[in-house]
Amino acid sequence: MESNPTADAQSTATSTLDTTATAASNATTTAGDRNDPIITVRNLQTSFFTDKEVIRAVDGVDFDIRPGETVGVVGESGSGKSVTARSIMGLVDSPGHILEGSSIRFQHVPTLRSFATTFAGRTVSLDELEAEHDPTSLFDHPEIDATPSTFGYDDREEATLEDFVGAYGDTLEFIGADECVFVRDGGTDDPESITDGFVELTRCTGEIQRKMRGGRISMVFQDPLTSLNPVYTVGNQLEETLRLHQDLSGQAATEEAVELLEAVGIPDARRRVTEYPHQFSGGMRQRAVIAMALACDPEVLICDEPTTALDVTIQAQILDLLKELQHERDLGILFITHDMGVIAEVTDRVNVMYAGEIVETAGVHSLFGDPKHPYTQGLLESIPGRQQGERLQTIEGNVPTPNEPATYCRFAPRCPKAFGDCEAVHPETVPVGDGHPEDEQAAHTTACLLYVDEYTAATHPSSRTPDQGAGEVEAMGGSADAATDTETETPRGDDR
Ligand SMILES: Nc1ncnc2c1ncn2[C@@H]1O[C@H](COP(=O)(O)OP(=O)(O)OP(=O)(O)O)[C@@H](O)[C@H]1O
Ligand code: NI
Repeated sequence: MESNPTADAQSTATSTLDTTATAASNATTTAGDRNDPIITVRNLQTSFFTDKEVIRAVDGVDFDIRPGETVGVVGESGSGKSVTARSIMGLVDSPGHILEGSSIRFQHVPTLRSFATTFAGRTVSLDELEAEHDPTSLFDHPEIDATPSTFGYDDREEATLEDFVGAYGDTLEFIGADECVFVRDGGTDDPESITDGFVELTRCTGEIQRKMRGGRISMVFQDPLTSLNPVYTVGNQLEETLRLHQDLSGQAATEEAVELLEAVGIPDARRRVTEYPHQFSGGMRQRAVIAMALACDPEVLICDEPTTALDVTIQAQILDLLKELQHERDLGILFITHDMGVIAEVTDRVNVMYAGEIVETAGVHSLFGDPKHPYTQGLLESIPGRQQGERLQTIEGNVPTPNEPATYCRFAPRCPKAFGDCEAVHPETVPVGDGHPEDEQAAHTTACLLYVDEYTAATHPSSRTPDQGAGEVEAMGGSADAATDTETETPRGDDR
């Protein structure tokens, strides 16, 4: 692929901004660094309220996305991957709703500064709120069902105002928290001083939602025809996005459209920009969709099975393209697939989803080298070529529809390792393993009673085999080093 001078210039400009923003936020929050998440999902619950039942499609999900990293979400059909993505985009179809108690924060200082100016009426100063309200007292509010563990803490003193206004803004309307832009160290009259805060995506509506969606976060769908209109040329569609989000028009927009097509590796871009989507092959169409998604210069790209409809060679090319674009633009990518092979290829950290819940989270090396949850182990065994000389395993049965609160392990009915309590106890998320050295600080956690001490000791003393499977990552093209370092992990609280 040719390099794209505009894209390079943009990405330099973006990373300079990012560095400034991060340096500034370092001044106030000592914990902040270059690796601060740009998206923080906490206790996300998205349900569909049908006549017959309530489907808890996403049921208490936590994960982060950092700039420049690819976070995978993997699981079988019906596990809640697309609903998770659509929740972040604000595109949940009726009769679906994101429930109170859920929070999706977009943490990006340049966006906060711009929104505090454009959407002053929707901007709240966290400093001012904090001066009047002690966050710990909010646990006592009758309509807030949170405990410290809801936010991942042991002690209520650790909870911050951010935690509450993110998840319970509507309930906290009486303190003015039912808004969507929360800022620190500056306000609507002094946006340049803002150094911290977040946009709460679960409460964005109207114009601000349009500015987020397709402006700061964009999405690539499996079927390119969802994103391309057959009656306009590819160039017209790109130019329209550039006009809306980058304020470009006329010749400047046309030039940028050509450069975007070049950036995604479409040959003869100057001619192709005048063609219609049906004149593009499947692979070229998906490249055009990626160009559309990049036209607004987003911080985060969500890819929902972007290569599933493509043949293997084209799929590999698109995955390479995404990696290259990510590197140039410091994009945070959320990558959704049911294909463990693709996960091994593109992701840094992986969330394994089952029936609305994340059952295991790990760096990609730990996940493949030392999978903990029996569901993850089952998914790995169903990769062709991984189990040499053995018949290809598949997990029998299907993902159940999560239509009642999880008071048990939803995987238990299909789990080869299930024991009595699995039908009676909902497993908490617990830290496991030491993490593979190449996974940097990625924590390894799982929600399975096999790893909860009291059950392990009492019923299954031999089921904990931490090094089982280490080295298998070689088969997936990774390194075979066993996990040797003794990094401590940050335990994550369960959200229930
Ligand atoms: N509009 C809707 N109305 C009712 N239920 C829905 C709706 N959309 C999704 N669901 C339910 O939500 C659950 C999760 O669906 P989702 O599309 O997120 O699965 P997925 O993991 O993306 O699966 P796939 O791999 O097939 O794309 C399923 O049980 C599905 O039936
Ligand atoms: Ni899906």
